Amino acid sequence: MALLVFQDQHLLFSTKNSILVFRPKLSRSISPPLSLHHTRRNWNHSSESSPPSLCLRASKRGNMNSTKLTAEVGATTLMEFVGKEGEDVGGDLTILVSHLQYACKRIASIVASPIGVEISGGSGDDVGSSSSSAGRDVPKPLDIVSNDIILSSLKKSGKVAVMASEEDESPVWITDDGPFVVVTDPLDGSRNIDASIPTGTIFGVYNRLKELDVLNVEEKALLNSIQSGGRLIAAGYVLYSSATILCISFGSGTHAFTLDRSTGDFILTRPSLKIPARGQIYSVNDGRYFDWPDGLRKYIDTVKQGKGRSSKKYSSRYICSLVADFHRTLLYGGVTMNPRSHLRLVYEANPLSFLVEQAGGRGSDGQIRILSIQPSELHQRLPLFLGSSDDMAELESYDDIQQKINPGYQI
Ligand SMILES: O=P(O)(O)OC[C@H]1O[C@](O)(COP(=O)(O)O)[C@@H](O)[C@@H]1O
Repeated sequence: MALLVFQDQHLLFSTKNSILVFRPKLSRSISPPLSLHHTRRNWNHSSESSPPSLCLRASKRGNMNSTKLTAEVGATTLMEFVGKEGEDVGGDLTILVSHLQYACKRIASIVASPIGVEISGGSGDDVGSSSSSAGRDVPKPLDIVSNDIILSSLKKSGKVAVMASEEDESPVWITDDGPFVVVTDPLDGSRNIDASIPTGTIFGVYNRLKELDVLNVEEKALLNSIQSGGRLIAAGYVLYSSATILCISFGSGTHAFTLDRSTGDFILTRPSLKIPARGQIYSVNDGRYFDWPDGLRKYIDTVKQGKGRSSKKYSSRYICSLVADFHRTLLYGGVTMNPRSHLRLVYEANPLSFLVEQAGGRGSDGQIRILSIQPSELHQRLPLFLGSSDDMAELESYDDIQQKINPGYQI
C-alpha cells in the first residue's frame, strides 16, 4: 500500500487494485445519532459547541436512494462517496475529483472574499494577479482567476491529459498519459459578480481517446475535447451562493453535496436527486420576448395563464446565472432555457444535460437531445432547454422555440 495524496483532510492510499480514502476524525464534539429528517434548524445551541452535520450515510453503489440511507453519527463526504464504500469510481477518478473539489473550494472562498480579485495566489502557481506593462501586479478578472485555479489543480492531479475551458481559445495539453479530459466553464455568471449574484463552475469529464495518441498535440487536444456529451463519464457543477453546493454524476444518478464550512468537507445532502416530472416555473430572459419565435411565445403565454397541460399558472424565475437557474430547476422542476444560440455545447450544455438526464429530466436544443450532438467546434453555441420531462415534452411540442434573431444584447 502506498500513500498517494494527502489533500484537504483526506489521505489517499493506493493498493494493488484500488484506492482507499481515509478522513482522520476531527477533534470536534460528536453529535448524537440523528434522524434522517434532522436539519440544522433542530440544533440546540446550549448542548453542542458546533452544529451537527447532516447525518446521511450512503450505502453501496446501486443503493443510493434516500430510503436506503442509514442515519448515524458523521456524514458522507464527497471523498467517501467516490471511494470503495460509495460509488467506487476508481482510483484515477477519485484523485481527479479530489483536485477538482479543492479547486472549487478555493474559488468559493475567493468569490466570497472581501479582497476578491486582489487576492494573490502566493503559491507560485500564478493565480490571482498578472503583471502590467509597468511591472506592477494588476488584478485578474475572477473568471480568469478561476480558470487558473482549476488548471493548476488539474495539472497537480497528474490525471488529466487535456483541459478545455470556456476561457481559453484552445485546449491546454497537460500530460500525455493523463487518463482524462476535462471541459469546464470555470466561473459562469461572472457578469453578475459585482452584485453578489450566485455564480458557478461547470465541468465535464471524458476518457482520453487513446486512438488519438498518434496525432500531434494540437489535433489530439481538440478532438479529445469535442467528444459528444453521450461519452461523458462524469459531470458536475458547483454553485457559489448562500451555500456552496457541488452536484455531480458519474452516470448512476445525480447527487448534491453541501460545503460544511466548519470542516471544509462537501457533505452528501441530496443523494439520487430526482427532478420532479413537472414543475410550475419557467426560467428565461423574457426581455427578449419580441425576438422570440411564435412557438416559444405561445408556450410561455399559455403556461403563465394556466392554460397548459397541467392547468396550473406558472411563475417566472430568472437569475441570469446558468448554474443557479439550473440548480433551482433541478430541485423544483419546470424548465430553464436560453432560446438564442448563446450557451456553449461543450462547457455548459453537455455537462448540465448529463446531470438533468441522470436526475430523470431532459436537455435539448429545442429539436434534438443535447447529448446526441457531435460538436463541430470547441466553442460552439446553441439554444438550450433543460428541465422536467413533462414540461420539456410540452415545450417541444410547440416546435418553433429556437430564437433565430440574435441581434447582440448590451445586457
Ligand atoms: O443574456 P442572456 O441571453 O439572458 O444569457 C444569460 C446567460 O448567459 C450567461 O451569463 C453565460 O454567458 P457568458 O458565457 O457570456 O458569461 C449565463 O450564466 C446566463 O444564463
